[in-house]
Amino acid sequence: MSQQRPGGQSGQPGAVPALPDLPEATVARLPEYLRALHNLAESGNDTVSSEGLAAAAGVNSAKLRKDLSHLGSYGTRGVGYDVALLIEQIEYVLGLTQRRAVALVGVGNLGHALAGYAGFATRGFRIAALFDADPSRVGELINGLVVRHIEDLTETAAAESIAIGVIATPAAAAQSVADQLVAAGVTSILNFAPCVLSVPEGVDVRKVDLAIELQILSFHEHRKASLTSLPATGSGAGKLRPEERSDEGGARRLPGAFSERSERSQHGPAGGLTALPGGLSATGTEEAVGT
Ligand SMILES: NC(=O)c1ccc[n+]([C@@H]2O[C@H](COP(=O)([O-])OP(=O)(O)OC[C@H]3O[C@@H](n4cnc5c(N)ncnc54)[C@H](O)[C@@H]3O)[C@@H](O)[C@H]2O)c1
Repeated sequence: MSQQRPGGQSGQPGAVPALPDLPEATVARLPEYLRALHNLAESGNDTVSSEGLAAAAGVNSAKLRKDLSHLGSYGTRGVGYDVALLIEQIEYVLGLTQRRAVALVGVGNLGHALAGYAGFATRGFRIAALFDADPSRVGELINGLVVRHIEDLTETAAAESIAIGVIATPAAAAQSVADQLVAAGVTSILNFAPCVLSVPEGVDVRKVDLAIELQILSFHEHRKASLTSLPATGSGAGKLRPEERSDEGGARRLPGAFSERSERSQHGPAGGLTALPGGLSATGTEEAVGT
């Protein structure tokens, strides 16, 4: 059981000690823990159990303990985690001990909303520059920042030490904007445009697409509806009779030409294909997403 203060073992003054190469899923959960920890700190909690923090972050506690063990943080038996120290550790690993400058390109509907959002500042980011290609937008003042022409990107990126570029242009312009950001030395891009960007090695791109999130929820709605519309069997609708179960990976026979497997299906040739309308077939969610 231990919780060490970060960054204490650097050999040379100012050196950044090597960070652990964390699983991507762990990295994605760290900001959730951080948000929950800040809320706990604000409500006066000095310590928190793994169960308490897991509930506040909306994950299961075994996963949380595993994630935090990657940071060398195990809490103290019977006490839990020191909230302030864990905030410090997570902020250190996420590189949030310095405020990073962000450039936003495309100041239309979405860009205006992003430029006016106060939450970035409280979570370690400074919107340092706004760019647009439309001369009628250039010169507009938003939240204390003047919108600049995209042609000024290189010069401003250097002057403001821009670390992250946010793209909120139409998809047709996004690749060219990404190229300009990369040419200006930006190596992290958050892309809101609905398209895939091609970038050189060493440049990280994250994509945000609310429509994709809605489509995933739509799938779950569709699936729930398909389960509840199954014919009732014996004591409860939706339960499988033994003869409906398959030994080959849990395939289940549905009315007509459809068959279905559980979401966490095993992959492989031993059955489990779901027949879809139009002669398509698919296996479980995980496999379909990856292909
Ligand atoms: N990810 C999401 O969940 C989400 C949600 C809404 C919108 N979007 C996407 O965000 C983008 C912006 O949407 P919007 O509604 O704000 O559009 P918008 O048309 O209102 O704004 C786009 C802005 O980009 C500017 N622009 C165009 N080409 C440019 C270039 N080469 N360099 C700099 N600026 C340029 C335009 O002048 C305009 O001001 C679109 O791609 C849209 O599909 C994504």
